[in-house]
Amino acid sequence: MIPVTEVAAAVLLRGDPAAPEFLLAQRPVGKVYAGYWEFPGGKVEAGETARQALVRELQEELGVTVDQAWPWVCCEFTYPHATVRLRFFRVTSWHGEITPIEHSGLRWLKVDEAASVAPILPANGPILRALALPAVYALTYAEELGPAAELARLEKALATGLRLIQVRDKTLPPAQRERFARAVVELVRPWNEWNGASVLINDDPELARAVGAQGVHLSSTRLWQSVRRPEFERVAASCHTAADLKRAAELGLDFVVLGPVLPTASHPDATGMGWPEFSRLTASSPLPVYALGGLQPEILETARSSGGHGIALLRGWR
Ligand SMILES: Nc1nc2c([nH]c(=O)n2[C@H]2C[C@H](O)[C@@H](COP(=O)(O)OP(=O)(O)OP(=O)(O)O)O2)c(=O)[nH]1
Repeated sequence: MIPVTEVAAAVLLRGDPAAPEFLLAQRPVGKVYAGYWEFPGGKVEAGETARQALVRELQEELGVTVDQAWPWVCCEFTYPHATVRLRFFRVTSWHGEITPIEHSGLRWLKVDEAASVAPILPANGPILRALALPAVYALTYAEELGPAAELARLEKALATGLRLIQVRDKTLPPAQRERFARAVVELVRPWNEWNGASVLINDDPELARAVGAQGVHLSSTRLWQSVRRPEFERVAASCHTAADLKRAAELGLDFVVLGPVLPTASHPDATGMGWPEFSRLTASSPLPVYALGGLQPEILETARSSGGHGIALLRGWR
C-alpha cells in the first residue's frame, strides 16, 4: 500500500460571508513545487490531529492563532513525490496579524479571481471550484405552494442572493413540471449571467436539456446507474451513505446533498442520521456536502461545524 502523507490546509476567509475573500500563499524556494500557490498548512505530525496541525502550521507560517476552524473537504492526490490526503478547514476567525513568515508571497482573492493566480498546486483546482459554491441550496416546493407562489418566492430570494436552485417537485404532472422548470430557468437566466446563479433539475437529464438548465441533480438510484458524469455544467447527487459519497466523488460530481439529518416535516417519525453521523460521513468527502432534512437557515453554523459546506432547504429558504 502506498503510504499517505496527512496534510492540514486552511482556507482563511474574510469579508462578506456571501462573497468572501480567501488567502493563497506562495511556496518558497527549497520546497517541492516552489513558486506554486497553495492554502497555508502542512503535514500532520505524529501524535497530532489534523486540527492541531492546522493550528500549529498557521502559527508557524503566518503568525496567527486560530479562533474558529470548520472541517470542510478532504481529498487525496498523488504527486511524483508523495500521495497526500489533504484535510481542508475553513478558517473564519483568528487573531494576530497575518505575516508571510515562510511563504514568498500572500494574496487575498475573491472566488472569481482565483484564475488570476498561477501556478496553483495541482490538487487545488477542485477546491477553488468548491469554494465558489454558495451556502444555501434551495429546493423548489411548487407541489405545496403552487407554481406561481413558488416563482414569486424565487424571484425575491434571487434578489437577496440565492444562487443555487434545484427544481424538485417530483410529483407534479409531467407537463406542469416542464412548464414550471422552464419558468424557473427563465427567471434565473439574468442572474446566471450576472452572478452565476444556476438551476439543476432533479433526476431528469432530458428535461434539464429541454429547458436549458445549467445542471442535473441525480437521485441516489440514478447515481448508481450512471457510468459517467452527465454532460452538464453542474452535476450534484443525493447521498445517504458513505458508499454514495464515494460514488459521487468517483463520477467527478460538483457537490452532494447528504441526509436526512433531522426528522423532516414530511416524515416526522423517521429519525434522521443526526449531526455526529453527518460529521463522520463528511470527514472523508472530497466533494462539498450540503446537509438536508428538517433544517432551517439558522442551522447553517451547526452544519458547517459538522463538516458541511452548507444546507439544502425545501421550506426554509427565502
Ligand atoms: N499546505 C498545503 N499543501 C498542499 C496543498 N495542496 C497540496 O497538494 N499540498 C501538498 C503539497 C505537499 O506535498 C503537501 C504539504 O507538504 P509541505 O511540504 O507543504 O508540508 P510542511 O509545511 O509540513 O513542510 P516541511 O516541514 O515538510 O518542509 O501537501 C495546499 O493547498 N496547501
